[in-house]
Amino acid sequence: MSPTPNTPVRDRLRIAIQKSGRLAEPARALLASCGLSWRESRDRLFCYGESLPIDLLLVRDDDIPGLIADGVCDLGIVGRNVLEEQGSERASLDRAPAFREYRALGFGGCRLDIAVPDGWDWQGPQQLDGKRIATSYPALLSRWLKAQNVDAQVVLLSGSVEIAPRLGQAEAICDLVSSGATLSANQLKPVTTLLQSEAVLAGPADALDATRGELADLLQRRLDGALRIRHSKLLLFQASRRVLPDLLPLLPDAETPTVMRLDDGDDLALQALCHGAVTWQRLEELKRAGARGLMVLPVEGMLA
Ligand SMILES: Nc1ncnc2c1ncn2[C@@H]1O[C@H](COP(=O)(O)OP(=O)(O)OP(=O)(O)O)[C@@H](O)[C@H]1O
Ligand SMILES: O=P(O)(O)OC[C@H]1O[C@H](OP(=O)(O)OP(=O)(O)O)[C@H](O)[C@@H]1O
Ligand SMILES: [Mg+2]
Repeated sequence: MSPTPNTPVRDRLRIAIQKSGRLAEPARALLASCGLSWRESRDRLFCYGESLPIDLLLVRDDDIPGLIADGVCDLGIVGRNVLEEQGSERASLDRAPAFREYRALGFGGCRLDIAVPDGWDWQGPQQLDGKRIATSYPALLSRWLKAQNVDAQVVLLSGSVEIAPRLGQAEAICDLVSSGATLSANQLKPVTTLLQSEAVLAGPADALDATRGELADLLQRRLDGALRIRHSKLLLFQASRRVLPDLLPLLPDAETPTVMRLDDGDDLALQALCHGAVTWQRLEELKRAGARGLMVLPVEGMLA
C-alpha cells in the first residue's frame, strides 16, 4: 500500500490483535510461538517488538479491518465473521476491497447461523419471507437474504441477539454459534449456516512495501511451522520388522517414519511425526500390534 503524503514510511511491521476477549490470548500465544516477544505492556495499546521489528496494537476486534484499510497496521488477527461482515459492507457501498484473509489460524471456531424458535417446523429460507431477523451481522445477512431471494427485515442489535424473539423484536435471529448452549437456553434452534468462521490472519488487499512485506513473509513462514506442529507429537518406539505392516496403518496422520536398524537382527527403532492426537487408546492399539517402548515427545519447532 503506498503511504499517503502525511504517513511516514514504517520499517517495522505492525499487527493488530484483540485487546481482550476470546481471541486475545490465543492470538498472542500463537505469535509468541513464532518467536515474537514484546516489551510487555498489557494495559496499554501498543507493545514494542523486541526479538523482531514486529509491534502489536491492542484494539477492539471490530476496529481491525479498518485499521488495515487505513494502513495504520499491516496485519491483524480477527474472526472471519468480522472481516467478511466489513468486507460485505464495503462491497455493498461499492468501495474497493481494502483487506483480505491471508490464512486461517485454527482457533476461535464458530458459525454464523440463522436460528428460529424451537417450535418452528423449518421448511427452508422462504419461511423467513416477511419476517424480522435480529443480528449484529447486517451485511452478511442482507447478502444471504438477497441470494436466497427472501424479503425479510434486518433488525440490527449489537449484542444479546438471542433474546430478541422472546422480547418480540424479531421472529428469527442470525448470530454466532459455537456449542449451541446460548440458542438452547433461549428456546431457539439453528437451521442454516451462513459462514464457518475462525480466527484468521488478515492483511491489506494490496501488497505491502518491500521491508514490511519481507517481515510479513517471514512471519507467515513461521506461522506455517507453528500451525503444523500445533497438535503434532513425535512418537518413538521399537518393533520387529515383521509387524511393520500392522503398525503403519495405525499411523495414518504420520509423516513417513524414520526407521533405524537396532542390530543385525529383526529389531527396528522408529520415529514418526504424528499430526493428529496421540491418545492413550492409540498407544494401546500400537502396543497390541507389536510396538514396544512407546514414547511421545512434544515438538517445539519445525522449519520445512
Ligand atoms: N461462542 C464462540 N465460540 C467461539 N468463538 C467465538 C464465539 N463467539 C465469538 N467467537 C469468535 O471470537 C471473536 C471475538 O469474540 P468476542 O466475544 O471476544 O468479541 P467482542 O465482544 O466483539 O470483543 P471486542 O471487545 O474486541 O469488540 C468473534 O468475532 C468470533 O470470531
Ligand atoms: O453457541 P455458544 O457456545 O453458546 O456461543 C454463542 C454465543 O457466544 C457469543 O456470545 P458471547 O458469549 O461472546 O457474548 P456477547 O456476544 O454478549 O459478547 C455469540 O454472540 C453467542 O451469543
Ligand atoms: Mg467486537
